[in-house]
Amino acid sequence: MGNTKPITAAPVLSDRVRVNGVETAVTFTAEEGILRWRENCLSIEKEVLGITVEGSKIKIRAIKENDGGGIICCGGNTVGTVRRRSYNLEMLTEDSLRIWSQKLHEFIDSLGRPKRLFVFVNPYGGKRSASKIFIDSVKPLLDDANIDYTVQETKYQLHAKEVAKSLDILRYDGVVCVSGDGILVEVVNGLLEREDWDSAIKMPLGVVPAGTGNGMAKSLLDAVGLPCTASNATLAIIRGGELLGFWKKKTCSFCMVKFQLLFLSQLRLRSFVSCRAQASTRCSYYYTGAE
Ligand SMILES: Nc1ncnc2c1ncn2[C@@H]1O[C@H](COP(=O)(O)OP(=O)(O)OP(=O)(O)O)[C@@H](O)[C@H]1O
Repeated sequence: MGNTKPITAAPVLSDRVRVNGVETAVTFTAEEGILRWRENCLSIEKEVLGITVEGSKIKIRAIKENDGGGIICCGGNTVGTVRRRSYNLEMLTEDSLRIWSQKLHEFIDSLGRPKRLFVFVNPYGGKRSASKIFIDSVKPLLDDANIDYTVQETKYQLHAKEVAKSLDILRYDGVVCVSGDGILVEVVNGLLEREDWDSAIKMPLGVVPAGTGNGMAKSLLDAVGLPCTASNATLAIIRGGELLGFWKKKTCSFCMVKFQLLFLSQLRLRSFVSCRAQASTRCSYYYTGAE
């Protein structure tokens, strides 16, 4: 065959739409999950947090790099701090509104992102700024992503462990700790002390750095080349990726290795090891099982 043209994904949807008040042609390619209009393009997977329909408008809440420049194009990594951004797509007909919102929602749903989270906030961790970090950096992103969450401030030492021991895990897609490593460890200990520990421990866990050392958050974000910030950790959690997937796919082994190193290196884990004689066996079991 002679001239072979590069294959480009056919646009699934193409329409005239008012984007932030300006009428223009917009396309959405379902295979890539990319919205394009004029010189802009938005990756639903990487940049879009959530979509809501308000009247005749589809409101898209997204993030962009905080560099003062243009829109992140086609899934560029968000390095450093991020800025929230919203786009109003005003559809010109009711049919367009219905079809576009259905296709965009279908794409977001296919990403398997968490919908309901249980969030621990330790107001006494680190510089005692976890509550502010939650309000300023975590909550706005979770809200943009249309995630339901239950927040529990820890009231005393081992409170997180106690809650994790009796948490109705079927109600949540993950547990997030806005804290240092201490609360995360309490949560793991609590899950391991349950009767149903073997299923409970599969609960995806996430950590947003708000403690002193933040070893776990640093290790996980470092591994993907991102600075250890509350925003980056929250975005990873929303995307259901590295931080929320200790037991998921290939990232499991990495995370569990890190986790096991933390177990060995942190004095506070003595209680974990002593109260569960088989704790390390169980961790190894999950580590092997996840491969
Ligand atoms: N309301 C509270 N009052 C006193 N202590 C608390 C309270 N809530 C939680 N704690 C305790 O605070 C301890 C430290 O928490 P956390 O890990 O969040 O912060 P950190 O120790 O500063 O950070 P890192 O573990 O990363 O060094 C935990 O062991 C927890 O039991």
